[in-house]
Amino acid sequence: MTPLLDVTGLTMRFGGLLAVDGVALQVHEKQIVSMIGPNGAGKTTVFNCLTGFYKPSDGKIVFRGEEIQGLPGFKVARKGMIRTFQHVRLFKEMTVVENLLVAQHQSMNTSMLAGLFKTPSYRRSEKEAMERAAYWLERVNLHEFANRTASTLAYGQQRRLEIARCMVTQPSLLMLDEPAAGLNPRETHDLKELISELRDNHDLTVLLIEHDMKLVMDISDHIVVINQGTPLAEGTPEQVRNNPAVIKAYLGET
Ligand SMILES: Nc1ncnc2c1ncn2[C@@H]1O[C@H](COP(=O)(O)OP(=O)(O)OP(=O)(O)O)[C@@H](O)[C@H]1O
Repeated sequence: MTPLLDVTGLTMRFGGLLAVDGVALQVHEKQIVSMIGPNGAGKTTVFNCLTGFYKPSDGKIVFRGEEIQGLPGFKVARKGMIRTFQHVRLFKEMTVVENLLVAQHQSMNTSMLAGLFKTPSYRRSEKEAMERAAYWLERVNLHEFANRTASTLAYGQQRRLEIARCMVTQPSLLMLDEPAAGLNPRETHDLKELISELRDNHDLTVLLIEHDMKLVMDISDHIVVINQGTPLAEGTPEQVRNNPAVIKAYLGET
């Protein structure tokens, strides 16, 4: 089966620093794949290359059968690859529901004139955007906070809002950069349930960077380990957990 995302030879240099060196990665539809590795291994740099925030120095990124390396971020997002960031990035002064509407406006194809004259197609898009926002607020259990300013939400709720903000754009690949960072055990458990539900009930494919090894081992179908920018190992959670090189480079540290 052709993978949804197929990355080969991904390389990123910052001046003299080779941050990512020949990383390969395959993500199949409806899989949850995790990328792990010690601090500074190059995980976020891989995300930045995949999502168009960085132009990779070398390598091929094929998403849904199409080469996308070097495309700008907004074009990658429109193709259905959506990410969150290591640190929460919401429009903090907007309400919860406004955050979800803005995300959809950014990906809508309606023109400014259509908005100005409120054409029927524009009104239909607006209605659908509102319905999608309500639907995802319910799914991430934030419906009662719809009109609250985003900054007043608890940290775990802000994390869930970020995921809802991705989901309203109807992605096929959701990329989460350390989604459990700063969460308490209860919130981490809820996050795990949410990610599983997105895959099981919404046909979503997930690529995850995460340091919480319990979460990674519990949730992943496949794990890719990178160390100092280079691929170290990959396999099922069981295979990775028992790989001596991984234990030495990473798990041994925790
Ligand atoms: N924009 C940049 N300019 C220069 N160096 C960078 C840049 N971004 C990342 N790096 C360097 O690339 C290397 C990999 O960093 P990266 O953030 O990708 O690692 P990581 O595996 O995500 O780490 P962590 O788990 O700590 O988030 C590090 O040495 C980092 O300092």
